[in-house]
Amino acid sequence: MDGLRKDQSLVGATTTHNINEETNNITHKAISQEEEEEETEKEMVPPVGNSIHRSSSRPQLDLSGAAIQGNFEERDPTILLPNQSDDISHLALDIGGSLIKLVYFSRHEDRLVNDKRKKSAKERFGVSNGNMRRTFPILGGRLHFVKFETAKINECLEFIHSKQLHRGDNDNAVIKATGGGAYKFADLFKEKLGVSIEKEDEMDCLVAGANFLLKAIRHEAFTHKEGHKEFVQIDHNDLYPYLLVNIGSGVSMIKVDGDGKFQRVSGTNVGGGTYWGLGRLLTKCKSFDELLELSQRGDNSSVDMLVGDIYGGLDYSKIGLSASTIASSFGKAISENKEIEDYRPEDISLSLLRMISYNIGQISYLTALQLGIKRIFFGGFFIRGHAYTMDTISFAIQFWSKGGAQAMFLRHEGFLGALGAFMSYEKHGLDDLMVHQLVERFPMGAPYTGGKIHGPPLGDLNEKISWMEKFVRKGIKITAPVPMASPRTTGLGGFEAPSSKGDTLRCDESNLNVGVLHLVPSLEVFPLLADPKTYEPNTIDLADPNELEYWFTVLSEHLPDLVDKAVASEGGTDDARRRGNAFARAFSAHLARLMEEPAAYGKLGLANLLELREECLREFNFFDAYSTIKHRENEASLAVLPDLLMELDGMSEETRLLTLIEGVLAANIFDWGSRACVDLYHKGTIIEIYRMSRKKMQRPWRVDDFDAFKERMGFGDKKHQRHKRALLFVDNSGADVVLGMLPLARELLRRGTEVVLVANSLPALNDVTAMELPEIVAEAAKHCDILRGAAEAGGLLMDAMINIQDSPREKSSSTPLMVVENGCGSPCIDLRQVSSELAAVAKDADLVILEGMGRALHTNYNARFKCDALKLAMVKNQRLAEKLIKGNIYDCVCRYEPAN
Ligand SMILES: Nc1ncnc2c1ncn2[C@@H]1O[C@H](COP(=O)(O)OP(=O)(O)O)[C@@H](O)[C@H]1O
Ligand SMILES: CC(C)(COP(=O)(O)O)[C@@H](O)C(=O)NCCC(=O)O
Ligand SMILES: [Mn+2]
Repeated sequence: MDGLRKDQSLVGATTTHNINEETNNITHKAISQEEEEEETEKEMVPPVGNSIHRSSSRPQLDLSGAAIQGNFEERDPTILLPNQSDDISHLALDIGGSLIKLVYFSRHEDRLVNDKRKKSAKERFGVSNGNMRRTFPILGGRLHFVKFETAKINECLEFIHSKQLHRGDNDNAVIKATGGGAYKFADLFKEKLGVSIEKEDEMDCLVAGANFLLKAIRHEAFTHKEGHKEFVQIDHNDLYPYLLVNIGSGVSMIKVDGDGKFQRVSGTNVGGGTYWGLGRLLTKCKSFDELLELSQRGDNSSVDMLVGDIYGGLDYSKIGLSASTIASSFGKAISENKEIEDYRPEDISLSLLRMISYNIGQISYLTALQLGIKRIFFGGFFIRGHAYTMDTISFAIQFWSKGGAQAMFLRHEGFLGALGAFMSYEKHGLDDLMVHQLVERFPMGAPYTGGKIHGPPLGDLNEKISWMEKFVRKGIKITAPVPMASPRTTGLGGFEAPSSKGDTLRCDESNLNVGVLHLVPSLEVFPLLADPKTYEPNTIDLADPNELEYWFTVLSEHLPDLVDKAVASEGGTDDARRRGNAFARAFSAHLARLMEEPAAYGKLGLANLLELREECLREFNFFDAYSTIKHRENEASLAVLPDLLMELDGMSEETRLLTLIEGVLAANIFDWGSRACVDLYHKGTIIEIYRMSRKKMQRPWRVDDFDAFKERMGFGDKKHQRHKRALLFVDNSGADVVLGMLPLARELLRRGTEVVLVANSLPALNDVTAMELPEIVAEAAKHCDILRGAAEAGGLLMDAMINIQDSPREKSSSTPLMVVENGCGSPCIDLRQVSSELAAVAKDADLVILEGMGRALHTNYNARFKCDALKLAMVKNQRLAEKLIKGNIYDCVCRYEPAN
């Protein structure tokens, strides 16, 4: 290969003389054993442990970011006035006949990290930090959803009191409330909490809540047919009119024509209260969930009079009724001399559920028909995410409308009114938030309070852990309500009895269907996406059960090792061990839940699973499980970087470009998220593995567009302008970034292309973070004039420069090298939700380089950009290699897609 003597070079095989003896001898195995003693090493990792970061992987990137302010200013100037934060209250209620729904807001604590990198980048790009007070109204924070039984209003009052939700920002707050209880219990609130209730119209609230959810939450609405759940992409421009059917205690049907434009067109007194009330009387059930669970084991044909009962077992096919169609709900009870005790409660519950669901479905259909509406959204807690209920309603709509109308359900089904009441606070800016500024999380804190209807979030970590411990002692499986197998339809206007009898509905002790809604106004859509509307980050859709099972197993098997790393990263103390165990159980519970119902948290892709794992770690206060490993690998790699650079500089430009790309691919092998790679690390030193990996870099790679890229870089017949600015989405710490991406960045800089290193905002596996990068760059710059000049020009060396004495400092006129955070805390990246900082630098970029499996394969492999794009990764998983590139583990991808 063009005089590159692989066998004698670092790039090749054996040069060791310059490698720091010590680093060379450290095997990864040794690292893990030494982790616990690595206190001094740890101190060198930038300080990162602030409280915000511990709880949300879409961090509050910069609440006061001027770019965002600009946008918001155009839409609603009042949001930005800092003084207005005073009259924001944090709680809204919907007090219904059966349940009290709470929606409350918690603001993030301030971010204390003094991030110099960010400041300089902001100055550069005019994303000025500004001196705005950080606490402007509602922007930046979380929305929580909690419910209580209305009969237990005292528990609700206690909850509000314990969280001081009634105080808001000042002491004489009013609380917005809707539902009948807003009238009924106003005095009680005054007496117990000293607050006034401001009543909001219930219909107004339902509509406002539904409109907000349909516009702002990506995976809110779904269809549910024959056990199959499918999320519906709502086109905001084609949302109205729709029929909103809210099935609470009673049922309201509202024709919605726009924001605040609606009419209550119908309703029925036979609703959720009827099912629960009659059901309780007839079955002696103690809770709604018990009643619902009974229904799953029921056979309604012992209670209902079926067509077959009347027609001697025959279908009445002339009018399209099968023998199993219900002719008369509870009709069998008339003809026999049986008493209530003679019927199975299970059968009664199912009969009742079907009666009421069909009836509501039918009235909804008739109403929609009368108004010429095709879409019907169902809300209210009667539905309770219960598969059979939804299937029954869907069937009724489908059957009566002959497929002309469609039933859709909402994940936040019961919270429409409460959300609407919350929206009615003025000037909080919530209604201005857009899809990409909301991130839903499923924390482990919300869930398990033991059989009660509500799940007040367990805010306290200790509480959470001890709950986990208790739970495990009890040996109960941690799951939320799980739909039973789909009922079979007869095709002739009725259902058979539910087919799966053994499968019971788990009580909703977990509240897992609805997460916490993080409001992150500083998130933006990556401006270089060719078509954000059709963009789908996930390459692998886990709707395929085989795929889900495979990744479930991979992640489960990786868990013990991850816990060890996490515990070690926190000093291996007893407390860390406890937290580690709790984390493992919590994450396993999420996985188990998702195995049973993959769409429980919205549409599920592999990226979501990987992010959930990081999120879950943070929830148990493991902020950076791989910190020691990252640090070690950075050090080892920085030690050999000068040699590598020297070798590269000895090559022709053309050879160098290839060598650089090979270098990136080879160094991507350092990935602690891949089982295969971790096994490999036990067999050699960092440098040995790096060399081995380099040696394997034979072209053609499995996906190899290198020639096209090379041509674009000026090594062809056509003349091309150099790129103005390149965004390099970097992946792992250590060799990956130091020996792979940094040399590539240097090459671009040398050619006069500005380089922005785009790195994670929060740690994920061994990925390098934006906070860690400046120090790494500074270290590398000590031995390289190009990097030094560029880093200086990019404002990265402001502090680090003080330590560099060997060369005189002159005002640098170099092409700048910068670092920005991407807004994520996951190994993957969803380009619909990136930091405002990244969005700002992207505007002048004409080259995007995505590196690593997470960013370039699991996500974004199929993403199209407005500018040139290069996707580089080594595939470190056999199954993915087979599926995605019809290749093998350790194959490489170099995918180049020019702007079109
Ligand atoms: N845990 C529960 N306790 C009581 N009712 C429940 C529960 N879960 C679901 N439901 C159903 O939800 C209905 C109440 O729905 P909801 O939307 O809260 O209406 P409302 O505002 O009238 O209370 C109940 O009548 C019952 O059918
Ligand atoms: C988590 C990862 C996406 C990180 O890869 P990277 O982006 O660092 O290349 C990758 O390690 C992965 O897909 N792991 C799957 C589990 C396994 O193969 O063991
Ligand atoms: Mn990675």
